[in-house]
Amino acid sequence: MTTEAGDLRDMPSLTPGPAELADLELLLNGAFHPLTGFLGAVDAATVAAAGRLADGTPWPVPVTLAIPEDLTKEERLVLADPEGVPVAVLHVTETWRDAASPPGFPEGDPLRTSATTSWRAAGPVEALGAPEHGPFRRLRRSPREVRAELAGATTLAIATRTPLHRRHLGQLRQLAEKLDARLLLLPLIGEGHDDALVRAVLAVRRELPADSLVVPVPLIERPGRDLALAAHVAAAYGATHFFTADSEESAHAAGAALVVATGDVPIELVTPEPWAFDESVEVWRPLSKIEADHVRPEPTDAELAALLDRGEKIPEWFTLPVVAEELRRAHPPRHGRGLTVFFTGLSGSGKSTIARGLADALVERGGRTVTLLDGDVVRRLLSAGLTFSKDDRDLNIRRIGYVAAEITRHGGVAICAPIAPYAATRAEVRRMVNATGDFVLVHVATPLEECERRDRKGLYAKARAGLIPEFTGISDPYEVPDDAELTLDTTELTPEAAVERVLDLLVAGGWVRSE
Ligand SMILES: Nc1ncnc2c1ncn2[C@@H]1O[C@H](COP(=O)(O)OS(=O)(=O)O)[C@@H](OP(=O)(O)O)[C@H]1O
Ligand SMILES: Nc1ncnc2c1ncn2[C@@H]1O[C@H](COP(=O)(O)OP(=O)(O)O)[C@@H](O)[C@H]1O
Repeated sequence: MTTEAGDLRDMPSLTPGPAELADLELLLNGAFHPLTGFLGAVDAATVAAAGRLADGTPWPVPVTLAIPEDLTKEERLVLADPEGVPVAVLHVTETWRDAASPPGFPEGDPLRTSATTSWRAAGPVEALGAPEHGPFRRLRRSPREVRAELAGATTLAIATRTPLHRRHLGQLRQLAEKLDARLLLLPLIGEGHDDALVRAVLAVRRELPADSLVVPVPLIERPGRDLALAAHVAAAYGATHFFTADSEESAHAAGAALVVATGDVPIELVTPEPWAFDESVEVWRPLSKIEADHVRPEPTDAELAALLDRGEKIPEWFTLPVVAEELRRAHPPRHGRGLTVFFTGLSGSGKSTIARGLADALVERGGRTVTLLDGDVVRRLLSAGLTFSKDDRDLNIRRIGYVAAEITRHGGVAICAPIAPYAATRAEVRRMVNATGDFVLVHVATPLEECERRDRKGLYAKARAGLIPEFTGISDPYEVPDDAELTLDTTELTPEAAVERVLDLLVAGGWVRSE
């Protein structure tokens, strides 16, 4: 099954979504051993139902590839990265329709797939040896290389999506010593702030044995089965033991079968004993060695986030200063953090008027760079040529979301004011932006009757007369948000008062300093 360069020219090409590309990398480098390709209908169903492939091999999550319907008859498909560079050839053994969303990837989730299709293609993937780039690429070694370096040593792996704090370091040292194991740290990347996570994990190495290894792994989160999948991947990298979070619940979630069952390489889940900070001697140590009234409670995730939001110091007793610095870089205080304010509502509800007023008010206050992505303006430039079909509206909103996410990444304020009638697409934008900063949804909930009464552009009259097909609110749907941070009905509100309400929210949230 070797594809020559000349063959590629005639093969149809597909750029999978970001989650599928991450899966593809792990299929190609052997981290998803024993899988060698994307799953077919039967395997996907038995995995979802019973955590096993059809032949009984334990495997925790369906790894599938969405394809557009027009590619369902192909025997081979080139899988390309977002720049169009061929990464692999899929030798199609089956195309099938997925009735249900794979677990952890609800409908509308952009990480699930970029394609709006339920068609799937299954079959083995063949690497094309594409040029490799990306931050920390030198650390992203294949399981084979890492196993060679570990040379059969007892190895304790920890997979993490968040930086390791002093408690984890104590627990890891204790367990590694007890097991006489090397340490393998697997920062799980692929969901924003990756570089900060990898730096934070590299930074704690000096507190751990010198031969500890760090290998970033692009493993997309699968809620509910994340731990099980990470344990399988750790086993592929040569780990013999897997550090689970110190709660029985998570050990339980991975399933008892994991103690031995990752194909031919067994891996044992180990749960560390609880540690805490002993105030009397100012050290982290096993909880069992501390008198109850000397235990200092550690900050919860919510408390940590609140400290970062306010730009306050993360206590040094809790985490290493280098780790705190990475957390601060990834989550600057809110008044300096990138933000997207996304207005949604019917035509004529007041989105543009309020968005413009907000942009002006922020510019007058100073201290923030502001970009206004107004619906009409976007339609004339960024989305010129698009219609008002569902697909084109979705594409329009995705484009706006892409630009807003970039503005947010760079610490600016993006103000968007499209109709954005579909909840799933709004959720997609929220997710895109949240990977780089904050997102606030404002529903301008002026009722249709009032919008129609205003009919500033005469469009409602035309729509009623049947001259404009698919007009939102008249002959096309508007899905009312249930996740808006603010809802404004402008029927009885002046534009100035509406802007004030949004500003109040931004000040209360800490994104804008009060005057
Ligand atoms: N069929 C149909 N449905 C809704 N709106 C229509 C339509 N045709 C033209 N217009 C004008 O286009 C503006 C909405 O564009 P958006 O990009 O905001 O719409 S969407 O988010 O892509 O659904 C909207 O502008 P706003 O009034 O600013 O919302 C309308 O003026
Ligand atoms: N509180 C308010 N906020 C925004 N617009 C208002 C308000 N009260 C009345 N209006 C009027 O409603 C119309 C809204 O138009 P526009 O801002 O273009 O809406 P959209 O962008 O949602 O289509 C404007 O003529 C505006 O002056």
